[in-house]
Amino acid sequence: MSEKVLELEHVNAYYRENRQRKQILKDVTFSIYEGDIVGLVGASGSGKSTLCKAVLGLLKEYDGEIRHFTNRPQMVFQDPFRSLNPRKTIGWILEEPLKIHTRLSAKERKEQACKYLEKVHLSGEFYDRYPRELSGGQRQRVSLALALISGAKFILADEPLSALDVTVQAQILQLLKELKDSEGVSYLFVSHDIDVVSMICNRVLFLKDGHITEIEREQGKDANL
Ligand SMILES: Nc1ncnc2c1ncn2[C@@H]1O[C@H](COP(=O)(O)OP(=O)(O)OP(=O)(O)O)[C@@H](O)[C@H]1O
Repeated sequence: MSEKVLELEHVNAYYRENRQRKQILKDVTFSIYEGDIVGLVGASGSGKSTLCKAVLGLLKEYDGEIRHFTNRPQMVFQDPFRSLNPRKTIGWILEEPLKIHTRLSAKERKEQACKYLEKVHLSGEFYDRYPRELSGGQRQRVSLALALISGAKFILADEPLSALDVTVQAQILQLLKELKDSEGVSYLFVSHDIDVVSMICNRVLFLKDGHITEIEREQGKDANL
């Protein structure tokens, strides 16, 4: 049996608007296990971002239990250009968590950064480049390398493919699957596109009117992944 990485139990979440309390999530209960790729699907405004904020501990008003069993999750965003510091090189960006959390020397940090670039199939030549010098798909690869080098075992991917064209989408989907196998990461994969979700996710959560319903899928069935 796989280890649990995240558990939500009876989570209700609210926003305040004109002094009124508006409930967005209603009695949301689910778990994510090691090696899971869980899709989170719902119409615009159904509460997907609110659920992500809850998981990341960014919601002010909620009740219920949210338990993490690994390091804090890392986010991969729709537009990684906004999450990668435009003034820093890719090497600097990848080494930052190592500067904060480890005592590695500059040489060792560089080796690690290059190792993680390799894991996402980018060559060492990207080390000295700036985010603006990368394509959307390459930036998404750097975001994944950054999540991994930060020690994430659970990645929250919020519409990670929607800014990419179809060919690049397929490559990033393949990479997500590969990293799940090689690095043992799990994902909560947020999307409004059920086709994309059905290509990669082994479980799908549907969010409607604040409630979650879940279906189990046979993993990678539609995509031969
Ligand atoms: N800070 C806030 N204050 C008040 N209401 C909010 C706030 N943030 C979101 N909402 C409302 O909560 C509901 C859920 O929003 P949320 O952003 O979670 O939806 P979503 O499913 O992520 O939508 P989308 O797919 O369009 O990004 C919406 O009705 C939205 O207007």
